[in-house]
Amino acid sequence: MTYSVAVAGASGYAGGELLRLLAGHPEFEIRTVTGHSSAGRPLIESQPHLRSLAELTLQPTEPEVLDGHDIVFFALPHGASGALTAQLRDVRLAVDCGADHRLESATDWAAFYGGEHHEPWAYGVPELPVAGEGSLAKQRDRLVGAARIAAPGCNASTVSLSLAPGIAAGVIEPRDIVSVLAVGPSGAGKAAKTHLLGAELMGTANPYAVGGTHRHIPEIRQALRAAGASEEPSLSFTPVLVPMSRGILATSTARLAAGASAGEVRAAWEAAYSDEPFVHLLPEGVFPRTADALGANTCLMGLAIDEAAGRVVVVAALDNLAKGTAGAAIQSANIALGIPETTGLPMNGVAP
Ligand SMILES: NC(=O)C1=CN([C@@H]2O[C@H](COP(=O)(O)OP(=O)(O)OC[C@H]3O[C@@H](n4cnc5c(N)ncnc54)[C@H](OP(=O)(O)O)[C@@H]3O)[C@@H](O)[C@H]2O)C=CC1
Ligand SMILES: CC(=O)N[C@@H](CCC(=O)OP(=O)(O)O)C(=O)O
Repeated sequence: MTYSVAVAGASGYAGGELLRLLAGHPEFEIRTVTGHSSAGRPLIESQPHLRSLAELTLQPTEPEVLDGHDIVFFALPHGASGALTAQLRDVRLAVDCGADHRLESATDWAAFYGGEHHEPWAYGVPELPVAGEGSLAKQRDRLVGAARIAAPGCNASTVSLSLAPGIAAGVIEPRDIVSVLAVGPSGAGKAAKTHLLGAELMGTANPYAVGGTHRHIPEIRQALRAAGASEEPSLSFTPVLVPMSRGILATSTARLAAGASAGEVRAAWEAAYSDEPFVHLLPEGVFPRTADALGANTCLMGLAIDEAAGRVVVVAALDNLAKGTAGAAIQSANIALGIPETTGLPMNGVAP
């Protein structure tokens, strides 16, 4: 079967990555692309790397342009998709790469984003363990048949995937988690480029959102709660911009739960991910580099136990635009529609 697809925000980074992946998907046909300031212009002007889509022209991002497609992917700034998605009448599946439909808590939304809180949609990280639905239930189960999906924040999915297996198995404590991330500037979108010109980015590392202010903190807490945290999760989260265009390397440490053995810890992550096509626990002593996941819908992680500190250390790498956004969106859409989950999604990175 062929599904007709529209991509809203096709001139941006996330939109471009959606199109790159969708162009190779055998069951999806890209019919419509939309932009905002670039509406009316050829797509190829904003996405010169997408040669196979050179004939497409960006339409305005309006409900009447998007309605009538089987699937609409949204890659718009926060706050822009919520009002728009509410006006869709005839769309089988909508997938939002922005934050508008991620958070269940209106209080968290008000504290970290502000503006109108929209209804939460099925969260698009299929591999996350979820509590209360049988042993090793996954978020995937909630995506089957879904009509509305919220793709994750890229930093949030990296950290949530890093820690959820240990929370679900009760081998790490949900309090006093510390995560420090090296992140590439494409995560901030094309619109942020004026702040990220070479002089400010090349040859230097820039911390931002320091001190518990980053918008992905409530999203991670929500995922860890869903994984069955025995108490309210608490997390110190610090991202650092580094000069690589794409990629996230997240180092997360959590206290070892009382009585948990090294074998039980590793077994928790192995049990969670051994059958997953896109999330891999690397062999003992091996830790990922961002390049290993570049361009792939893949999250790689390495795990160690720091006995002296009494902490489990997880180092995870993914490509913010692929597994962090567009790949997760397409993977979740495959699940929702009953298409084999790996269809159209690259598994291998392009390192070095
Ligand atoms: N970049 C990343 O790694 C990730 C991004 N996301 C999310 O994906 C979404 C898109 O991000 P990204 O691609 O990086 O951002 P970009 O700035 O690269 O692209 C934004 C897109 O939205 C369009 N746009 C801008 N303003 C409006 C508006 N007021 N109404 C409708 N459309 C508008 C732009 O059109 P035009 O260019 O024509 O003006 C462009 O197509 C965001 O919600 C972001 O948080 C999620 C996870 C990771
Ligand atoms: C470098 C950079 O700024 N990265 C962004 C990642 C944005 C993202 O994952 O998407 P959402 O904005 O949709 O949550 C950040 O840290 O906020």
